[in-house]
Amino acid sequence: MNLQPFNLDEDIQKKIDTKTKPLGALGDLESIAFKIAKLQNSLMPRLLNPSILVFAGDHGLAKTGVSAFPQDVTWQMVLNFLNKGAAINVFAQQNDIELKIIDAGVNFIFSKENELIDQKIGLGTKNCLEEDAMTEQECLEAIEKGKESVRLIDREGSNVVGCGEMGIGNTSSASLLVSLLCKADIEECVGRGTGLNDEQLENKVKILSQVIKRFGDRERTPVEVLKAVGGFEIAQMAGAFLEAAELGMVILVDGFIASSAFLVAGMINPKISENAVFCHKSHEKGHALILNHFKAKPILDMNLRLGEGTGCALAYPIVKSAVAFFNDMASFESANVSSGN
Ligand SMILES: Cc1cc2ncn([C@H]3O[C@H](COP(=O)(O)O)[C@@H](O)[C@H]3O)c2cc1C
Ligand SMILES: O=C(O)c1cccnc1
Repeated sequence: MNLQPFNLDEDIQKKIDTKTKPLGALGDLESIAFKIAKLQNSLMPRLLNPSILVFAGDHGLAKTGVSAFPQDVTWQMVLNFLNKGAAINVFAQQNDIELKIIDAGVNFIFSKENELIDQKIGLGTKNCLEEDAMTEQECLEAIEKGKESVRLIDREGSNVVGCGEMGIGNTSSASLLVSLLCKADIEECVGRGTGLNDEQLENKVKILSQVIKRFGDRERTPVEVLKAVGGFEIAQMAGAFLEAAELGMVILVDGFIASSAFLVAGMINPKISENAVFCHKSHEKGHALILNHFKAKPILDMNLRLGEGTGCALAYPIVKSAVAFFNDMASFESANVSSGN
């Protein structure tokens, strides 16, 4: 009889180290496999019905010229998602990932005859240059609706979830969140978003600096910061991350915007990083600060700057490979291969 005490961490590491390969030779795949096995408390972890939730919402700040595109692109892209024409549709389909499109607060009334999930909080946020983007009630409702959407896919048997977004102006919201939550200079957090030229970028920095000035130095909770400068889609993503962690799901974290929502969620419950796989490093400047906060090393670094959850869909096959080697590769013993010293 084996009376050895069960130590999951040791058993997972032993399983990785006794595969037919030099020690550590599968690099970062090994740490991803370790993380998922530990999260699922299993030596045979499973990835089931992966889903990506794309949350769309509009931003009052968009009217100040912080984006290279007009606000109408948000609703137009929602229709594009529903017609399966966007980048995320293509990559999700390619990798057998279920996609759900959610109206978190787009400034448009959609017809009901489509697969859009209606979680609308309002017709876009307020302009945070003048007042808080949301009321406290709207912010809490958005977090709760984000949680509900994860409970839905949990009921459908999914244990892996990524979040994507669409919202003209939302790199500004994300930059403000990072600046305020990580206490970083706003200039360190601002990038070109959809492709601003030098002059437009200068204007964006100027506007966002004014928003920061409006703030003063008072300490704020993560929810207070979210309410002041966030977006409905960002708040719903934050809720989705919190619930996904609560349900023990693997969380795929996308680029700058999704990571800013993850930052809010991680400041509410730091334990959620145990569930997270950071999928890619965005080209957008402020993302490095978030990755640094979580000491995260993302899977891909491909200068992507799109959002929509595209980084999650692209990195998912690598996550699958991590679980596949852990479950299916032979050990030195089972394959009769001589191990090194
Ligand atoms: C056609 C189009 C498709 C997109 N898909 C994602 N985004 C991305 O760009 C937006 C953020 O950048 P900014 O803050 O500069 O507006 C978000 O909607 C984001 O998801 C898109 C942007 C455009 C124009
Ligand atoms: O990394 C992102 O999420 C991103 C970057 C630029 C524009 N939209 C999204």
